[in-house]
Amino acid sequence: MTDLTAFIAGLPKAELHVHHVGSASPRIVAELAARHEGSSPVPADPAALAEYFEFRDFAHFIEIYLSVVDLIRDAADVRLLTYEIGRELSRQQVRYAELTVTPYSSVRRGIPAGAFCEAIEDARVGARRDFGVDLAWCFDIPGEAGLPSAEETLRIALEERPDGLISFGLGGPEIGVPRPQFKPYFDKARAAGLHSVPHAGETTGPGTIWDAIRELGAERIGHGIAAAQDEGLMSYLAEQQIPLEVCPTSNLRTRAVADLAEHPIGKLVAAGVPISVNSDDPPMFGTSLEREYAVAATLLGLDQHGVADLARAAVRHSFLSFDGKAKLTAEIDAYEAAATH
Ligand SMILES: O=c1[nH]cnc2c1ncn2[C@@H]1O[C@H](CO)[C@@H](O)[C@H]1O
Repeated sequence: MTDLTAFIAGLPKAELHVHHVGSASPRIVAELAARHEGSSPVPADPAALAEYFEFRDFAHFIEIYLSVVDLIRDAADVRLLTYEIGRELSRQQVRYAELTVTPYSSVRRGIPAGAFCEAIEDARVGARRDFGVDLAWCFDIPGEAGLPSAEETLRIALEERPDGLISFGLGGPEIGVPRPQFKPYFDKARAAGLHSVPHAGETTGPGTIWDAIRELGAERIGHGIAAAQDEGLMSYLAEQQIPLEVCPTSNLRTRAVADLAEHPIGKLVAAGVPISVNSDDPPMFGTSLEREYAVAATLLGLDQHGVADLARAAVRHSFLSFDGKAKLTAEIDAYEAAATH
């Protein structure tokens, strides 16, 4: 396993499902908490923070997530957070990441949309320059905030249209937040050339995934693990090559699955469903992309070649350009060849 861990650490990777605020490291959380001292329940001390990040269920997770969102008060916070995410991704040999960003949450808390987009763009340029990592944005609707947040997220996406923006998403709770109501917003986002990447089937059943496909035109599904409960859906995902962005430790920590041994990733792969492995909210779940690759390797019984295939799959399922995919795939191939000779 040590060899495999080292192989994973050096493997060039793409990350397709990772949330912006959910990527704030304990160091950045402490820095933000210190900047805005006395007005947040989020502890600055790393041990207390780890305890704060013990989630009773998915609803509790969202509540805690939003308390961390509250730490981000101005454009400088947004820039710092985003730039530091680039640093951490590059440390893990991530070359390309599609970061799910929720502009609505920050704009509602008083950061102007223009300043918010400028801050993430500034960080994107800086992260490429300083760390050699390419970031792209998925702007997601926070489901719990309903249709007004959909309207506002779409408006920001289309009016600001930051250079890194490539896709439109839907996050937050699924229970009580049916997907079809968001159809008009996804229609407009897609008409404007954004890819459709909603979350579905993380905390509810396969019906939500069908809705995401039929109503929202999903090209990839965030999580989508409930597909394992529906043979017809798994066949459809396999035939249509609609990938799932699987985040095993996240599912464990939000208690979407009771035990990693019960995680459906193996069943999905066996049914031919295309998947990528991702980290979701790594510090909040006490994980990293490297660790998720190791978890997937254990669950799927993968060797080095299998793990390199996971990295190639993420590239294939990404929204990188044809050339970008070819370049990163070649880098993975070369790394694998060098490691095995
Ligand atoms: O695993 C997840 N599922 C759904 N939403 C999530 C997850 N992780 C972070 N968020 C974030 O939760 C916020 C509230 O809707 C959104 O910002 C969404 O991006």
